[in-house]
Amino acid sequence: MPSMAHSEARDFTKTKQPNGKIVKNGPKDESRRQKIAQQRKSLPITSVERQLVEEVRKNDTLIIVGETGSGKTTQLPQFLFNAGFCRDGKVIGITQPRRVAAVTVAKRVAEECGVELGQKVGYSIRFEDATSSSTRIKYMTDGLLLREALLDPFLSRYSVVIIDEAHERTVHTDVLLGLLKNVQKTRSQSTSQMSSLEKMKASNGTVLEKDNHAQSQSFQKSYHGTKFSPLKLIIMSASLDARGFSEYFGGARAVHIQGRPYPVDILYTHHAEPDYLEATLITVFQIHLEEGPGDILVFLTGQEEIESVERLVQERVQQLPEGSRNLLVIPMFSSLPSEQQMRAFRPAPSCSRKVILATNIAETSVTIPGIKYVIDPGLVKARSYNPITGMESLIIIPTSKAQALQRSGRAGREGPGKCFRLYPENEFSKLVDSTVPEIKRCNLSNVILQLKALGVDDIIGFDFMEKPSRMAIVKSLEQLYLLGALTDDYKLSDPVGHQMARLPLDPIYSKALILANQFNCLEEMLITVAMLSVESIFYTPREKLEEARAARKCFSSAEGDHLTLVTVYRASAEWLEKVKMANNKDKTAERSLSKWCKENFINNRSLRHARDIHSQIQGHVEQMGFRVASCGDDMLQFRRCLAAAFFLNAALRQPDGSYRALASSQVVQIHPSSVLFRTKPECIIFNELVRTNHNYIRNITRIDPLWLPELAPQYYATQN
Ligand SMILES: Nc1ncnc2c1ncn2[C@@H]1O[C@H](COP(=O)(O)OP(=O)(O)OP(=O)(O)O)[C@@H](O)[C@H]1O
Repeated sequence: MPSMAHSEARDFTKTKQPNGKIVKNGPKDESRRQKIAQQRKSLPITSVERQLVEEVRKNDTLIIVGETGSGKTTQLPQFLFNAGFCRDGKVIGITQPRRVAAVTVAKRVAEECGVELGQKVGYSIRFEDATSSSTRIKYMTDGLLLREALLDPFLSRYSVVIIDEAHERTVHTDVLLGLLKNVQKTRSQSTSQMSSLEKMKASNGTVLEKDNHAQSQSFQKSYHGTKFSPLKLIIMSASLDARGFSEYFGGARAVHIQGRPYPVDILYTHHAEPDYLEATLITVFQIHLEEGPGDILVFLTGQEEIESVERLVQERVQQLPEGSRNLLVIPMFSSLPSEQQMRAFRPAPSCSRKVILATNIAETSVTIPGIKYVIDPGLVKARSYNPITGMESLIIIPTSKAQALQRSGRAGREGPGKCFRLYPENEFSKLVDSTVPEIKRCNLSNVILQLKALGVDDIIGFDFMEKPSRMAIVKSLEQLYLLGALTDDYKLSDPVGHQMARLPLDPIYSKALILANQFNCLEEMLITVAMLSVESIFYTPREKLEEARAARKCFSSAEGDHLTLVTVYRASAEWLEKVKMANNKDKTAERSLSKWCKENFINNRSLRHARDIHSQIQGHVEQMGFRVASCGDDMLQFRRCLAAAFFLNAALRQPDGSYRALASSQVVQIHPSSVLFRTKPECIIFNELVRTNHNYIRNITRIDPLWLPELAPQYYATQN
């Protein structure tokens, strides 16, 4: 064993083991099908199947709380299917806050049912649909169900909607809860009114009274002639404030499922860790060298952190004796392409241990086969919004108790597990119970745009489970109005508001694309929006700082970061084209592009993700009838378009070299990673505010201050 792990090994204290029955695995030589059947039989939820189905029959809204791994997500939809809830071609829809959960759970359930994915069981996430007309159990992201509601406001295909992991309170979940409450009411009314109309029709023969006839016709029209059955709504999680949800749904019934499949030991450090990344590394190696077989799942806060820990683990593995180097590192974060995220779900090669470095995308719902150990440093990157300044930023904060519970629940699903919390036990009790709902800490312009598109005009009166502050709503309405998405009476404008609602982007980026179409620089803006949608295009290893800086200079534009990003994208595309011309093989070209990225200190994963996003948005704008034209060498035109789009994020240099953001009067500084860090032009627009010890702005372009009143008179003619 190397001295490093010995001298720096951490001591952990152990808490009481959670109660729960221990279930033994079936015989090893059983086939996978039999093993799965055995596993399902032993899940805590299986013993209460009949009662659960009865509860759903009796209650239109039901809240289900059950331990992580007890079988809620995978089993309940199958129980309901078997009980006949999909008769007449109806669908059971289950929402997940994250794509990776929707995909992997659907795969598992299809396997359990012995059907091909996309037939009886399928999933649908943005830009990826694995369903067919025979799909009856459909997993999807909460955002996707919201988009479906735009086309089918009564969600008429669904007999049951299950909101899973409701404790996460994503902004989409909160909007869905409000909408579903309305849909439920309308569908119940339609059923009772239609049936009374039918009764009347039966007693009067075919002749209806005039008024009733008109009423019937209006129903037929607004409900597309469909007679609805009531919509069953189920809210589910392992860590839920059942009372809050029950109150919101008028005293809805809540049921608790007891027991978890396997115990998980929770271990804490004796003292607070001054450097959680170093503590993480030490714990990874401590487990690898001292604990029995089983894979490790580590929770980190973001892509950059994951990639730096990935490099450090790989370096330190090389310092281990040869027989102990069997540690495979796998990153997992949302901007990785799906097929790379799926690497985490494949078994490690025999005699190896895998260590998965994940953000909170692996925190809920997923079962990652092989995971026995969880390392939880207790931190998460969260959105924060200041309604006074109108600025949104990302900050790293301690997790809530609910999140800590979910993280530990990723172990103990296939056998007993251990969770190493990298903080002392008394810190746990200081954590908040659950995370503040996202809707209370984000810019609401996207939500409002979606609600307006769904026909909800009175946003302040909308029945949110927890209302965002009035100030946040007003600020976002004002922002949408200034972007031209709303009319003077706050209705969705035509065509701009409707076009913006169709694009799956932040409203400010959607507007940038619409403007770029008019400024003849849609090609450049598409690249910019795609590149701004991913984290860290440039990659700067600590040991090669100077080389990385020199490489970046080759792409740098004196006008700013947006043009720099366009140059990088185009250079990579040209390189790819050249290799394809010479070789004509896609695989070789891809490999060659990774080499090009490495030589130029570009993050290959981020660039690939940006290329995907680019082609997806291009599809959308072309469908909207836009022509993807380039402004050629006329970059002035492009910068003017940036100013017209991002006028709300303009800032003026102050005598001391800091900047004053014009919309919020906040003092901000240019981030050292910006190409304008040293030149500090007089007037700029920016895209991102990062709060650390300073208010840093990133992704910046130099503009002429006179453009602001010219290009955004609705704001600057009266304001500044
Ligand atoms: N892909 C998989 N591979 C192996 N076992 C799996 C897989 N998916 C689920 N399981 C098994 O099924 C059990 C139930 O999983 P399920 O996701 O339904 O639980 P849950 O109650 O919804 O948990 P959570 O609250 O964490 O989402 C797991 O504990 C695990 O034993």
